[in-house]
Amino acid sequence: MHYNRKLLLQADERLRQNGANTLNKQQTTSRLELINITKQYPGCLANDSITLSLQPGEIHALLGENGAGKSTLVKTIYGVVAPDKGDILWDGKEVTIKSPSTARDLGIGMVFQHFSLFETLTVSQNIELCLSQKQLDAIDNLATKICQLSEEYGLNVDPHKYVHALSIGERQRVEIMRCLVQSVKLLILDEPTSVLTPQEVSGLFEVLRTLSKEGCSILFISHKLHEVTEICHQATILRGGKVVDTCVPSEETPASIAKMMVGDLAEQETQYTKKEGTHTLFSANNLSLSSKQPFGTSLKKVQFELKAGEILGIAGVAGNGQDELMAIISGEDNRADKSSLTLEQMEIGHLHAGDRRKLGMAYVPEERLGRGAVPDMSLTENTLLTHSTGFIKNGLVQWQEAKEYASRLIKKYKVKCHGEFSEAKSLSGGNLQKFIMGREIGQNPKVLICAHPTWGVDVGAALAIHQALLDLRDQGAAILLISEDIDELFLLADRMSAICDGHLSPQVKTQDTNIDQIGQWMAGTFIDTQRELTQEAKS
Ligand SMILES: Nc1ncnc2c1ncn2[C@@H]1O[C@H](COP(=O)(O)OP(=O)(O)OP(=O)(O)O)[C@@H](O)[C@H]1O
Repeated sequence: MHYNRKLLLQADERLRQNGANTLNKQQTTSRLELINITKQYPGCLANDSITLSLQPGEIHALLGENGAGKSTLVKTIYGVVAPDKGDILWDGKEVTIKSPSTARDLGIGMVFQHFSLFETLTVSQNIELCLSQKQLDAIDNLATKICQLSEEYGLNVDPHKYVHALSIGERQRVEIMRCLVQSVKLLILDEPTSVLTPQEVSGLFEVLRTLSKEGCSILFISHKLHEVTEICHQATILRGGKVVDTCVPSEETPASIAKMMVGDLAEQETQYTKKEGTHTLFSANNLSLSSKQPFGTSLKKVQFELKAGEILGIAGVAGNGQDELMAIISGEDNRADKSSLTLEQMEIGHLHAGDRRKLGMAYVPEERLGRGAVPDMSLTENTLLTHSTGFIKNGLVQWQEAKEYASRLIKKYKVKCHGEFSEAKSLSGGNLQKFIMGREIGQNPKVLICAHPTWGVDVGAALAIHQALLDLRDQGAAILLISEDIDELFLLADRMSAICDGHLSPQVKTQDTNIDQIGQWMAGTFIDTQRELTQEAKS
């Protein structure tokens, strides 16, 4: 198992008993004060005179739709972005935060939306890299310290594992650990829960509450508003780079906060009709394959069918074989037996990703920068990369068509950017996700495989992506959603299953199951039953 389930459930219970998110405000000096912070990018005023203060021990949410300026603001606090104007006061004194190392010296830690870990180093080596000599001297043995903190906070981080072998969820826990090791006074979290399971989120909240009680301030960016109402003492809402509202989240509802952020869109109905698929379009047949990664998860006899006109959801704790399954289905890894995957009864296990795309498959990988899009390429060029047939004629690239396609996506999904020629890396995380989802859905694939379809996407845009997925399903496509967001899976999927240690559970109609059962399957309770059935069949 990749997390200590029992510990996290206990933490969850303690959390419930702890009750309301109230802050004991006895301090007078703010931990952090931002006064009129302004940041202009070419053609975009990302932060427009933002004023905000944060007390010791306060958990403060920074909210706003995609592109509102949240990441820019927190990067300013962490010394990654230099503001054009404005003052920063730290414990009442004016400071200039020139770099992340200045920020860390002050006691500011940050967990980014896009992680900043070196893949070829171990967890412990990565953490060591961001510690000053003074901090290192104070620690006897870093690996032991990581294990202690891991146990204490229920994070389950193994100091000896290589980062390239970790799933996104595990990498995020390493980032949090990196801050914990540094004993921070302000912890900034840019969408910390988007890839965690409910149990892991409870564990994380327990960590945050403990840190808050110890006087650590927390600045928390999230699009999951029920979490904000649950844990945050204060919230600041940004729109178009400006502060448009502030509130005490416990006195609000997710709907009322969403309204402050995006207007009436957020009040749309979020119950979707479940459908039953017709004929099998895609299947995985007894698919077993060892992982290419030294610490990866091998797939064990994975069996499922994906029908035309249905969405199949696969839930699971990060690191249980999701990456391996995605790679094998997409063709990024084509070591599988020819017959272990079929598309419209054609054997495709041996085909490369490009060939599978030509047959009508599309993918949205978990990692948007690097896998889903090339950071230094424009949106138009990124469109060209996965559009395998449309934009090449007589051996020539049809740039005008590619540009128009990119432009249509920008409009349809309200992608905030400076146009079709913006580099992928200049987009905010949620905007890039909207673009990638749109690019793949827009190809009208027969089979769409996607991981975390709305990771980092704001409420309004998530509704648009949901609708686009449902429309694609209703046109007869087969969709596989692999996600750690159980709520979203229950909302969208017509059938559900779970993956644990490379085993895939049975698939059931969503109406015939519930979060408890899927939670148990995520913990692997179905594996023994499957083994017994196989034994019975053999004897
Ligand atoms: N390096 C850059 N160059 C040009 N524009 C940029 C750059 N970085 C950010 N922007 C623009 O600044 C605006 C604010 O982006 P920011 O990443 O702060 O938004 P955000 O609120 O964090 O969004 P999300 O919720 O999607 O992460 C966006 O319109 C974005 O395209």
